Amino acid sequence: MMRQAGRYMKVYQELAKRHPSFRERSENPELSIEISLQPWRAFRPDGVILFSDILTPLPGMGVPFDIPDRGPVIDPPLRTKEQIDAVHELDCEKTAPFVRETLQALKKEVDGQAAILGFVGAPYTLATYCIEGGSSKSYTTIKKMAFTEPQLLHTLLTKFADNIAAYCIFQIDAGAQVVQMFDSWAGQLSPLDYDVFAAPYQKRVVDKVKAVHPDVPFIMYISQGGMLLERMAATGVDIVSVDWTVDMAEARKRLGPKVMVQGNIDPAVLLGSKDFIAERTLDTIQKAGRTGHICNLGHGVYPSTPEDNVAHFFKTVQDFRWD
Ligand SMILES: Cc1c2[nH]c(c1CCC(=O)O)Cc1[nH]c(c(CCC(=O)O)c1C)Cc1[nH]c(c(CCC(=O)O)c1C)Cc1[nH]c(c(C)c1CCC(=O)O)C2
Repeated sequence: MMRQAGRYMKVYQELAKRHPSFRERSENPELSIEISLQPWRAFRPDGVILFSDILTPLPGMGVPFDIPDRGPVIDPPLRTKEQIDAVHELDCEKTAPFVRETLQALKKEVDGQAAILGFVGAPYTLATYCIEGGSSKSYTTIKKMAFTEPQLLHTLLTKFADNIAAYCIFQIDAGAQVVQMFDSWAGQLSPLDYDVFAAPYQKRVVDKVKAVHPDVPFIMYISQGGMLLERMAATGVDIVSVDWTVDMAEARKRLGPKVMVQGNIDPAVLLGSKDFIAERTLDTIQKAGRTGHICNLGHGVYPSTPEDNVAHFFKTVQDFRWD
C-alpha cells in the first residue's frame, strides 16, 4: 500500500514522539529502516515502501526544506531566474546516501518475500512546493509563473526531470524493484496546461529510467487522476495508480489490457465495519479482473484508522482466490 509506513500505526506514533523531526526519521537509516519495516512485520504485504518523502532529494539540488509541523516549508520559495539558475545537478550518493543504505537494508531484511518499492515526486508536483513555498490550495503562484514567464518554469522542470530520473535510477541500483512517481498536484492543471507543464516532464523521467532499467515496473499516481487515466498511460508507465474518483471496471475498460492498475479503494472505507471493508475490497478485486492488478487503497491510510481494520483489509486480499 502507499504510505503503508503510515501515521496510523501506534508503534510509528511512539517512535515519532521520540524523534519529532521528520527529516531525522527519514534521513537516519536506522530510523527509516525501522519505520519501513513496521507495516511489513504487522501485515506481511506484497510490497514494502521506503520511508521517505518526495521532497527528500531537494536539498541535494540546492533547495533546502523543513517540515516544522504538518506540511513542508520551502523558505525562501523559488521565484526568480537567479534562484532557478542556481538549482543544480543532484549527486545522489553524496547527498542522499541514507536512501541507498535504507533500500539495501530493506532488500536484505525482506529477502525476496515482498517487493521493495522506491518512489519519487514528479517535476511539476515538486515545482509546486518550491514555487508556492509549501502546500497550496489554488496554485496561483506557480500558475502565474506558467502563464507569464513559462520559460522560467520550463527551465526548473527540465532540471527536476533530469535529477529525478537520476534519483530513480539510484533507488533501483540500491535495491528498489518497483518505482512509483507521484505527480500529486498535476490534476489541478487544465488538460491543456497538463500537456505542457506536467506530461512532457513525467515522460522525460520515464524515458530516462526505462533506457537504463527497462524491466523495472514504473507506477504513476495523480491525486484525483480519474479524468487523466489515458494521459497517465501515455507516458509509458507500466502501472497506473487509480483513485476512487473512477470505478475500477471503467478504469480497466478505458486503459485496455496492456496497462496494469493499482488501487482504488477509498481509504475512508477502512473506517467502516469489517463486513463493509471486505465487501468493498472484493468489489474492487472483481472489477479489476484476474491479472495486472495491485490491490490497494486509492491513497494513504487516514491517521484515525483502527489498525485492526487495516489488518482486515490485508486479510481479505490475502485470503481471496479466483475459482
Ligand atoms: C505532509 C507532507 C509531507 N510531505 C508532503 C506532504 C503533503 C502536504 C500537502 O498535502 O501538500 C508532500 C508529499 N509527500 C508524498 C506525496 C505524494 C503522495 C500524495 O499525494 O499524498 C506528497 C504530495 C509522499 C510520501 N510522503 C511520505 C511517504 C511515505 C511514508 C508514509 O508511509 O507515510 C510518502 C509516499 C511520508 C511523509 N511525508 C511528510 C510526513 C510528515 C510523512 C510521514 C508521515 C507522518 O509522519 O505523518 C511530509
